[in-house]
Amino acid sequence: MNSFPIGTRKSALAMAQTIQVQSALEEQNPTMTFPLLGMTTTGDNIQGQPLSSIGTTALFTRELETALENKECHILVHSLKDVPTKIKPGFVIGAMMKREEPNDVMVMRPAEFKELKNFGEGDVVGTSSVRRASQIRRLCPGVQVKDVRGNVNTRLAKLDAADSPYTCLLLAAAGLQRLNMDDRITIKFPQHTMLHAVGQGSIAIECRSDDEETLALIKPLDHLPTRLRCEAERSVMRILEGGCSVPIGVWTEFVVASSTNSSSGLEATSAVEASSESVKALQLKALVASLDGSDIAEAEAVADVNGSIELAVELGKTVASLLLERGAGKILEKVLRDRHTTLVPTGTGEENTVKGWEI
Ligand SMILES: NCc1[nH]cc(CCC(=O)O)c1CC(=O)O
Repeated sequence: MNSFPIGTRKSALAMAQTIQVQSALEEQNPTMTFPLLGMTTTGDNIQGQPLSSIGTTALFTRELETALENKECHILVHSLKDVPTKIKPGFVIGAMMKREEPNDVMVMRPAEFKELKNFGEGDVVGTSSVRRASQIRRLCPGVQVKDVRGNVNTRLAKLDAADSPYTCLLLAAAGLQRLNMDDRITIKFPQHTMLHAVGQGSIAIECRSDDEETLALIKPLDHLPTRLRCEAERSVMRILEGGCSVPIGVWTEFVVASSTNSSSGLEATSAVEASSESVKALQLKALVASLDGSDIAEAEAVADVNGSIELAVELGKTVASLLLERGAGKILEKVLRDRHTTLVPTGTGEENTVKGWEI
């Protein structure tokens, strides 16, 4: 296996992520070559259409998995947040790469800076994510939320256009960073003010579950602290979604028990910097939001996961149960019902009036 093809989508973001994986593999395996196999997916072909009519999660992965199954390539590179929590039988996430900043950010036109606290009536926030929409409505009461579609580059062009209807966009920091567009980040939402998507900021490497050779090859790219955080996050989602993607925001970090007088008795430490002794417990916060942002269920828990993926998954289940106790089930029922009733056949010209949603 000297030539080892890597499957990916062709968008600028997907390519940037794939090249990152390719470079890491080349460095570790100097005698091998890693050609890229770029593919177009259903998700890429329906950018103008309401996501509400299709459901979201497998949109960007289905065609790629067919190529993996047929051994046209041996791994697929995805944004972890776009990978369904239930992976097709026969496939596995062989590595979750060290997570970059998982935060969401606000992007404004460079000449029109405005502080977050001044956002409200008259401002139009561009996002198609229910998770982001509901949280920004809570943070900045009075703002109007408007759908915006397409790749990161397309969205920025829509914001910058002379006749732009948007005051700002909400995007993932990691996507902009990978595209070398950090300079477009106007405001980074501080921890806890905007809970991010499950898995946001990590790159996933998917392979065939029986492909031992590939599993061994990509194992060094798996980052345990990232894996633990993201497995816990994906576990909350898996319990709540029942097969459909749901608007859920999360925040995870490693915490150490502290003898000092911090109010919670817990002190945050960076997962990346934490030494093995101090990585004692994983904290997970999550929320489930209604489509209009008026209804929100929130929960959090801490567990001593001790490097165990099973315990991280258990933590996710605990938080999911708490969310359900606090009304998440009702909110989700309504989200799914609304999604069903907003299903409009494409080509009716009504696409833009439909509240589609993404992650
Ligand atoms: N929905 C598309 C998508 N998938 C992954 C990212 C960002 C990169 C990441 O989260 O790892 C984005 C863009 C965005 O949400 O701003």
